[in-house]
Amino acid sequence: MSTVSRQDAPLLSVEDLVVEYPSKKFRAKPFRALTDINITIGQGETLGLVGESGSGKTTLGRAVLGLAPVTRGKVIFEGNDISNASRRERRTLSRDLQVVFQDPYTSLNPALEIGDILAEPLGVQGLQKDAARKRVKELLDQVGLPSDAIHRLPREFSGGQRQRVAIARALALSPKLIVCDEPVSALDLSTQARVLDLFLQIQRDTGVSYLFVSHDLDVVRHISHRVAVMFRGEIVEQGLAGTVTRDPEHPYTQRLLLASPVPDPDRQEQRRADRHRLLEQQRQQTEQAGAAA
Ligand SMILES: Nc1ncnc2c1ncn2[C@@H]1O[C@H](COP(=O)(O)OP(=O)(O)OP(=O)(O)O)[C@@H](O)[C@H]1O
Repeated sequence: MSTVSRQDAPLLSVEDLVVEYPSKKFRAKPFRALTDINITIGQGETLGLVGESGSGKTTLGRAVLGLAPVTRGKVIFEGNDISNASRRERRTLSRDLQVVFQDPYTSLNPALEIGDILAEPLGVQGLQKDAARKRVKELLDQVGLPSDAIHRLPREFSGGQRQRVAIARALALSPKLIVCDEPVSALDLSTQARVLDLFLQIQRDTGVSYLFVSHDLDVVRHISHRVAVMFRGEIVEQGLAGTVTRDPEHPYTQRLLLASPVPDPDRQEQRRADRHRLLEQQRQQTEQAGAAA
């Protein structure tokens, strides 16, 4: 892990990143999943990453986490190039760099009680039992789950509640950056709005940064400060969330804006309107709660 000396460096900076996966066929050329990626994320900032399936969003998140092979380029975190970090260095980095996956049904160990799931990262980092128990209670409170969740199993919870557990686990060691890989895609519309609101609340409270991967422009617009649009392994457009998602410059982003998984345009419009309404309601409720507190 080499140190890069730069003043006012962002929390994360990905520079000219290329990721190639080895081909499974003998002597075939490797598959290039990412080409010359450049992104930055500041402290307390959310960069939304949008693009269709297969455009490389997950690979970029995985490269930041050290889970995808870096063929060329750099992943710089707090001034250190971590693209070739050793296993030991990765363990230390895992305090600051965490992940929330898409599927709340497979990302939690079904055999462990919620208290043990949350205590696991604390134990790995050497926290004593009593301190860990106290922290687990804090985490449950932070994500809006009751303290008696400690002794319950994941199957006793809904998808949204499980995603709250996954978020609590990611928060356990007070990370500086969380890679969120489609964390609301598996949830129904109203649960999506509540979980997105939780991400925003946590960011306001802790100053954590997010790399937020989603194929849904509405979601990304709501959660992100800036947005990067991926197409076939490249970033084709990057800018402020409102600008990129409402008035995109690149033809691919314009197509993405028009595209929808719902074939009927009336239903699509209705769905957008529903989601905006729900997100707006959620935002107002949080603001009122904040003002009352
Ligand atoms: N481990 C791997 N080995 C080989 N190819 C891979 C591997 N992981 C991903 N790919 C390929 O890299 C490309 C980018 O995949 P990636 O999962 O990053 O895209 P994505 O935008 O996240 O898509 P999705 O939204 O469907 O998850 C795809 O063509 C995929 O098949």
